[in-house]
Amino acid sequence: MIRIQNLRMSYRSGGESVPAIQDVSLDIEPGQFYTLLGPSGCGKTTTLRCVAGLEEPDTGEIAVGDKVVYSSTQGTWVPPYRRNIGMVFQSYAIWPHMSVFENVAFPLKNDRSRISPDQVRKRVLDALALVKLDAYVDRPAPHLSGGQQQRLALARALVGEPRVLLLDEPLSNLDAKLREEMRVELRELAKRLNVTTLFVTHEQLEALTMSDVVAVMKDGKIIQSGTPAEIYSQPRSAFVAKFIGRSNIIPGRVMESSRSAGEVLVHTDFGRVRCRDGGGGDAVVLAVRPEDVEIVHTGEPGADNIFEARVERSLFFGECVESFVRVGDVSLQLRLHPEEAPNGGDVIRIHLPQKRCLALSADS
Ligand SMILES: Nc1ncnc2c1ncn2[C@@H]1O[C@H](COP(=O)(O)OP(=O)(O)OP(=O)(O)O)[C@@H](O)[C@H]1O
Repeated sequence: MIRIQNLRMSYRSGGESVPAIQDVSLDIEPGQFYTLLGPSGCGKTTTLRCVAGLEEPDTGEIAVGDKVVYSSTQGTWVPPYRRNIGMVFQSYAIWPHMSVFENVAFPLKNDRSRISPDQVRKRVLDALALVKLDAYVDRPAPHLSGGQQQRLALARALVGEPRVLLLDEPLSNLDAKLREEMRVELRELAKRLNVTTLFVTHEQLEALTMSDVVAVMKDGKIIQSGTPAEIYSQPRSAFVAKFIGRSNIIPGRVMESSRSAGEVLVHTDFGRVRCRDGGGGDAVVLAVRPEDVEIVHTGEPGADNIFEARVERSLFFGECVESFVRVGDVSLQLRLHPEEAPNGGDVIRIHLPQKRCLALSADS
């Protein structure tokens, strides 16, 4: 439904060329909720704006549905209003001098296809009902709460029945509780309407909970894409392992490898660890999530991925405890059930389960 091929774009700034996206390609299936996730400045918004037609790329191709809307080789450029796209920005960008009804009706009244006033009214009321704002039709738009204004922006984006919805950090101005509610609402709405959605965020939790597919961007490139579960459990680089959730990242060197079995034995500063082979060379980093490190009461330290550790401190979070331990000179973080939590100063044994330890390329 959205296909981007080899897209590149640089901005001109103070006489210099600033590369914003470098060779981005992606395919979004009809009805899919697809998220671009990455740190500030990695090129998410630029990619989205290129799809909307608000920026003109340097090279590449973009198709929405079966229509090519931009192609550098064919010289194709379809203006934004002909792309049949709805867009919601971080700053809702509602019009403060208009009522709720007028805000949503605006795109239809400016539509060149000339819809009758009765049809405009019906479509506006339908769009407001979708986002549960039909009780506020005549209210001045600024007299809505933050969450309601965000839903109003969504109704305005949906009223033209777009093929594609583009969402640029639409939840980031909401408070934490409302953001959590809107995450669920937004995904459910997109799924109910079966609208193809391209969502941009730097919040890993939003990406994991809302998306069918997550594409992680870094320095203007997509470095990994997959389902939320794939991205979380099979990161292909230390960057993804750290950016999505948290990971202990420990430098090491491969001593033995049985790559056909997908296993490697990694030498680290605190001993040898059997790991899953994550596709690194000889110099690797071992990535293990805090919730995957176990406390054990049997087993010999040094064998079978078991090590002796000294607890430095434990922090209570209610539903869990985070403990910071030292194994030799290496610090590790553990996430434990409160009943399991050790005290600062305790000497414990930890187990790094082989299937949860990934040996990744050190240069990523
Ligand atoms: N108008 C502009 N002029 C010059 N450089 C720009 C302009 N807009 C963006 N950039 C640069 O392009 C790169 C990509 O920016 P972009 O806004 O796409 O990133 P982003 O991932 O959406 O970041 P954020 O999460 O902070 O919004 C950055 O280096 C940014 O500084």
